[in-house]
Amino acid sequence: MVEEPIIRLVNVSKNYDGTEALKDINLCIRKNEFLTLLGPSGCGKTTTLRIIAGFERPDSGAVFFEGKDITNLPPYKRKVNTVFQRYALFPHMNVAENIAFGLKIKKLDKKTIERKVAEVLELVNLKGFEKRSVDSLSGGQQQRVAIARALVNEPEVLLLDEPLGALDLKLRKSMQIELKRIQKMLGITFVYVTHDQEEALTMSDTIVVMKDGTIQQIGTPEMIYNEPKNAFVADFIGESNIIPGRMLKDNLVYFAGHEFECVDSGFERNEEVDVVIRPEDIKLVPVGEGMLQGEVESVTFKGVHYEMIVRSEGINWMIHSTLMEPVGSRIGLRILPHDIHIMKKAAVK
Ligand SMILES: Nc1ncnc2c1ncn2[C@@H]1O[C@H](COP(=O)(O)OP(=O)(O)OP(=O)(O)O)[C@@H](O)[C@H]1O
Repeated sequence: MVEEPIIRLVNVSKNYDGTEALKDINLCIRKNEFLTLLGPSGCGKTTTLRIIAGFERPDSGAVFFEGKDITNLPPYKRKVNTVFQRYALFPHMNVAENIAFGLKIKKLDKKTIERKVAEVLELVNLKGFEKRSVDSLSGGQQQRVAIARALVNEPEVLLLDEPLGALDLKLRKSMQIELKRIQKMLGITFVYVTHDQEEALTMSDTIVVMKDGTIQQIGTPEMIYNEPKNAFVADFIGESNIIPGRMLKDNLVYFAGHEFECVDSGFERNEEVDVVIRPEDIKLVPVGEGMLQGEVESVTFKGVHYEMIVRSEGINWMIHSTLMEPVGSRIGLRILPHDIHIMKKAAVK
């Protein structure tokens, strides 16, 4: 038997004064998974999270928690907790008081509260910080307190809305690893919102790519990266070369003035398609050995690789390589069949 998802959104739509923030969303979230809502600003990520939390009601559709319809249940009755980008800690309380706040409202006894606060502080690596004022903490430490404050309520689902957005890159990276560790250790379901594709790829079991209030693709990081469903996903999840093309027949596609073997099939003959090729999949070879040839227009050092723009057949190709060819040199480009990804043209809306 397939396990009942912990959260299920069924045909959820939401309008704000004529803006369709969500259009008929269907989504299942499994128990204990780390699921990330990923997409550009305004695509509906936060709205989805707020509907799960109960801060917003959908205009149509329903929200289920372990099979029960909770669409009309107020937030405080839901077994979910939210961590926001702005930590919203109480500035006049110390760390322990901030974390204990929810437990005091629930009227737990003092000893139990102390024990639980100490446990979650240890979990977020802030053991001994009980008496510190929150103003004296760094951004990263404050965010840990906010996470501890949510975790102490032992929610079944933790909702996180760009929780690392305000942190610098280095701290962000270490907090990503830490959050993942906490999630695995506690076995809580995390629903995480970000517009940062690298963050989504690093942390998630499942990524939901959104655009304009719709879900474009749901899958594991590997699936989303290696088999993007359309040109939008391919481009959003990693910079890609997206070129208009035409399927001549199964396993043969025409683009950039040439025919290329590919591994895709099932398209109409002469169907117009988008051809997606990742920058790291274009190999630089001597002129004459490649299927295409062109001239290097720019070179940027990126740390682990060079990013080059090569002009060929009227197209600017982005190429990532550990080899560098200087600006102005003529080179060949080789693209292997399995590195050519054919996408159906996105329906024009
Ligand atoms: N309270 C509101 N009133 C009016 N419009 C809103 C409201 N909340 C969201 N919207 C609109 O709904 C759409 C989706 O917004 P949402 O905040 O869910 O996007 P998002 O993907 O989380 O974006 P971001 O990454 O910028 O936070 C946007 O067009 C936004 O302007």
